Amino acid sequence: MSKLPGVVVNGVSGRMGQMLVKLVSENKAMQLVGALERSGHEWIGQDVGVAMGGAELGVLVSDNPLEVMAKAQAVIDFTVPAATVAMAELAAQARAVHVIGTTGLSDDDLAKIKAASRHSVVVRAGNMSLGVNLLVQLTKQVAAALDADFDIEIVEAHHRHKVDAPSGTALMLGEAAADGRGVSLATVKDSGRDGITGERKRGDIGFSAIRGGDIVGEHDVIFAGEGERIVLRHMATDRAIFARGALKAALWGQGRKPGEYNMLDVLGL
Ligand SMILES: NC(=O)C1=CN([C@@H]2O[C@H](COP(=O)(O)OP(=O)(O)OC[C@H]3O[C@@H](n4cnc5c(N)ncnc54)[C@H](OP(=O)(O)O)[C@@H]3O)[C@@H](O)[C@H]2O)C=CC1
Ligand SMILES: O=C(O)C1=N[C@H](C(=O)O)C[C@H](O)C1
Repeated sequence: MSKLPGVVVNGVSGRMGQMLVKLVSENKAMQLVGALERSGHEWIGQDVGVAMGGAELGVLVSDNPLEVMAKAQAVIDFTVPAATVAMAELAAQARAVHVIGTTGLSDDDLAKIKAASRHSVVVRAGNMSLGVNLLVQLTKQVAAALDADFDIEIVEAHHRHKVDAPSGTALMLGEAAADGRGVSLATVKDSGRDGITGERKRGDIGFSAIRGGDIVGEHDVIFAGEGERIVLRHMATDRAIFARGALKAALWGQGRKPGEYNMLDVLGL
């Protein structure tokens, strides 16, 4: 009988971390072999299932990634940029698939992750849900079909604890829209309007962010023309959609050639 892939979850006490521990431990195609948190966290040394308020899962929360990664075929990482960059190196050393959901990564962070992906499979996406990845493709298609008479605006809403803006998903959608138009997002991105901004520049792609309450994640891509408006919308109501995508990516990456992949690759979209 072949051994199931061993999966480590990084940042287990987080909103996504807890959802991931639950789904990995319930999944018959993989086994939970490690639970990581930052040094000094009150969960360190406790059984992760008990720390989450449920039954024992037989895995202790650790702050020693080097030791834990020795048992891993995959690590699922929805944490913070510094932790994800540090994990990229360790996953590369362990030749483990690194599934990255963390957003707010800088260009420098992305360069380090790219370097690590010379030795390991990295699957990274600002949103791992099937619905959003489908929306990415639709956005590209609509943007390619319309010219700049249609202004593209991306509006996103998230819970009050979110620390980065625009969201990773909004940026994915912006990239897709820019791609559809045959331009680079960096040259047309307009985020953070405030004060006397002047008129909207033709061809720009605008971003707006709402933060409040417990909103899981909502994204609208608006194509606003003269006399008509097209709105593509995704609404997440359950974080399980992101976690399910991450588990799929962890399995999909097994035995694949080292390199950087995204959820369009995993989902075959
Ligand atoms: N790609 C996608 O589909 C999705 C991406 N996300 C992204 O995932 C990330 C996490 O989101 P969310 O779960 O809501 O955030 P949380 O703040 O709830 O969780 C982050 C966790 O990471 C922990 N952490 C911090 N430093 C380290 C470290 N050095 N080692 C291990 N763990 C560490 C935090 O611990 P502590 O709080 O104690 O510091 C916390 O438990 C965000 O960037 C978010 O945008 C979220 C949902 C979907
Ligand atoms: O922080 C979150 O919660 C989410 N982050 C991701 C993002 O930045 O787009 C994905 C999802 O929208 C939830």
